[in-house]
Amino acid sequence: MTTPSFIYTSAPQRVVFGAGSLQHLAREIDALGARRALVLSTPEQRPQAERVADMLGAHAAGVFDRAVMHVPIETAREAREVAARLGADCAVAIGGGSTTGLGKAIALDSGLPILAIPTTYAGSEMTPIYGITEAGMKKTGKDFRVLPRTVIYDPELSLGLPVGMSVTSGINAIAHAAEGLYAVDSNPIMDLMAQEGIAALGRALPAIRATPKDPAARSDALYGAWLCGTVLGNVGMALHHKLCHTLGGSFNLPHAETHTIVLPHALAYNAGAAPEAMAKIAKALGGSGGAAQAVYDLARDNGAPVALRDIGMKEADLDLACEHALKNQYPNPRPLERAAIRALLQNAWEGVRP
Ligand SMILES: NC(=O)C1=CN([C@@H]2O[C@H](COP(=O)(O)OP(=O)(O)OC[C@H]3O[C@@H](n4cnc5c(N)ncnc54)[C@H](OP(=O)(O)O)[C@@H]3O)[C@@H](O)[C@H]2O)C=CC1
Ligand SMILES: O=C(O)/C=C\C(=O)CC(=O)O
Repeated sequence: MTTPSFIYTSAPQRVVFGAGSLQHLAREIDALGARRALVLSTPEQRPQAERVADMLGAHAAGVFDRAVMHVPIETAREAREVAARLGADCAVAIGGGSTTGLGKAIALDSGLPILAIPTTYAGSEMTPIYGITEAGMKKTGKDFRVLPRTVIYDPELSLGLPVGMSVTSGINAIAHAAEGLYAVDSNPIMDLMAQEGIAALGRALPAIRATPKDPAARSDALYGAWLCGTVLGNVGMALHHKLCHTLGGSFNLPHAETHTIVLPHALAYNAGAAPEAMAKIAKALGGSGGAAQAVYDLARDNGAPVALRDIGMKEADLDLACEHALKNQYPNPRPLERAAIRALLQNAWEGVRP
């Protein structure tokens, strides 16, 4: 096989990985040249945020604990005001994609450097993509000001992530890598990361389900999330991400669960048009069958939802979801075909194995 032509851009970002690596927080804040960090979290994860603030001592400007999913503009404005009032010169986001997203909204406006400490596998910490919701509409964009400058991956912090959330969040990460493998702007480095990321999560999720506090499995999962998030940050996504964005944004479905349910069907849709990518996904998951089936089985066998009807989607809304998905053209291995996409949504709603 000859190496194809490609463009690879490496982002200026520092990753500190390993059990117990939170202990390096003060060193990492110092390395950013920052003196006063505003710590961000959801209300429920405030105790974790307070622990972080305690570790920073005089270098903590305060805790803002109002992160919620999809970053409402009102919350972003409030957080920006608090950061300015407290004289913060960096933000530390501890939590999942919702908290990282809030940090990004602050950085977009102020240029404040973000240090992210992810506790789910969503992967936002590795991307320059931001999302902000205003008047019920989520807008996403790309700006390198929002890319966290430092990421501390400490698997000990994810030991308490509930098993159900761990499985769906892990498959959310796999979705980034899977679509990366057939991206129009893919490159060999991202291909390697994608395959390794899928394999790590494919091993880790059943192990976490068996033993939720297994440190090796938690470490494997976070390693996979890092790799898959990097792929999301570097190459363009396709039909699967577009469908999930539509379903999450317009029908208020939960993010990770939606990814988990839709991915097997999006892969089945693209299977004939991207056979090499499918073979890599299936191989990374250790299966001898197809990629779509391997992802579906990973979800089902580990207790994740497999039907949109089970997470609040109404059958009557499938036509509208299909219209949204077809609104703008975007690169996808197989052309966007109305009847086939409508059938994909029906299958995902019913939860049939592709
Ligand atoms: N811009 C980008 O590149 C990306 C953005 N995203 C965005 O991120 C959001 C989804 O991120 P995701 O991580 O799935 O969702 P959340 O950040 O909302 O977290 C999901 C769940 O995990 C729980 N949780 C997180 N950390 C812990 C922990 N340490 N212990 C126990 N529970 C925990 C949260 O609980 P609690 O609410 O109690 O804190 C929450 O219920 C979406 O808005 C999505 O659009 C996702 C991927 C990439
Ligand atoms: O919607 C955003 O905040 C930006 C990207 C994603 O959520 C990626 C994804 O669908 O996982």
